[in-house]
Amino acid sequence: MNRLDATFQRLKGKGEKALIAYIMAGDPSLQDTEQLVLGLERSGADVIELGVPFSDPIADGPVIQQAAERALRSGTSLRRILTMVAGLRRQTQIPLVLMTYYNTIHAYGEQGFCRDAAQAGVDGLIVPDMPMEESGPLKDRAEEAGLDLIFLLAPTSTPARRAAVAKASKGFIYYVSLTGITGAKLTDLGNVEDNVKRIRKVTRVPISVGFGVATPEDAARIAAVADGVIVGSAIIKQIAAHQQDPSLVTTVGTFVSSLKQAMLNPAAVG
Ligand SMILES: O=P(O)(O)OC[C@@H](O)[C@@H](O)c1c[nH]c2ccccc12
Repeated sequence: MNRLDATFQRLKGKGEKALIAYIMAGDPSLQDTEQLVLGLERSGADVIELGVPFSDPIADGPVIQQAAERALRSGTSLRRILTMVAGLRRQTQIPLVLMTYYNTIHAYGEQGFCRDAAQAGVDGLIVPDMPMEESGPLKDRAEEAGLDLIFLLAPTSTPARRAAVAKASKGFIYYVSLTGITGAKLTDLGNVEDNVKRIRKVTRVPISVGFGVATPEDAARIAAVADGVIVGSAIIKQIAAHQQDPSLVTTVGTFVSSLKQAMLNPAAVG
């Protein structure tokens, strides 16, 4: 069984939800990313989503855009990220999902990219700017290589789209909690709950929710309705604030364990 399926299954057996931490690879450097991934795992993250920095992102808010700028300035490239992942795989079995815009994959070559990513130890891919309708060739290459292609659904997705994504998505489904950019504020929790229920009716694939989850309280609330909770901007803000500190990893870890603790024990955060 692959690492993503195994993780969601193991957590389900314990009645727990997955905490999925999004960080930008190479922010502030790839050596830091390697240590951050290990630190995030020690602090309770169950899955790591690694952003591949890109100069023209579509859904990224300012916090993530600045992280991408720092990563590009430190000389981060897709090849170097894959080398770092291969190094991580000698130290951890935590599921790793690459979040990358399609251009980057295209420039590398779909087939070579899927092969190299899988060989390095990547488990899944999220390609936010690739419409499902156009994903056929990449999906085939990903499947051949053993990579899960994870698709997104949004509050505006139609029932037909929900059904199609539910069928196509592997590993988990990424439900975007709001229409807007990353780092926006989570407001309509009732709507998130309704939509997660609708998706659940048409699939057995785990459903993870991201966009706007910033506090332990948010994480606990989302954990009550979804299988996975994705947190990006709030973690990256901590990285930005402490990028020069020798205590970077422990500081970020403290924040991430507060998220996980709230998910495990929602009563404690009210
Ligand atoms: O930053 P937030 O609001 O915590 O949301 C997660 C999000 O950043 C991450 O999953 C992500 C980064 N870039 C994206 C582009 C599209 C969809 C999702 C993403």
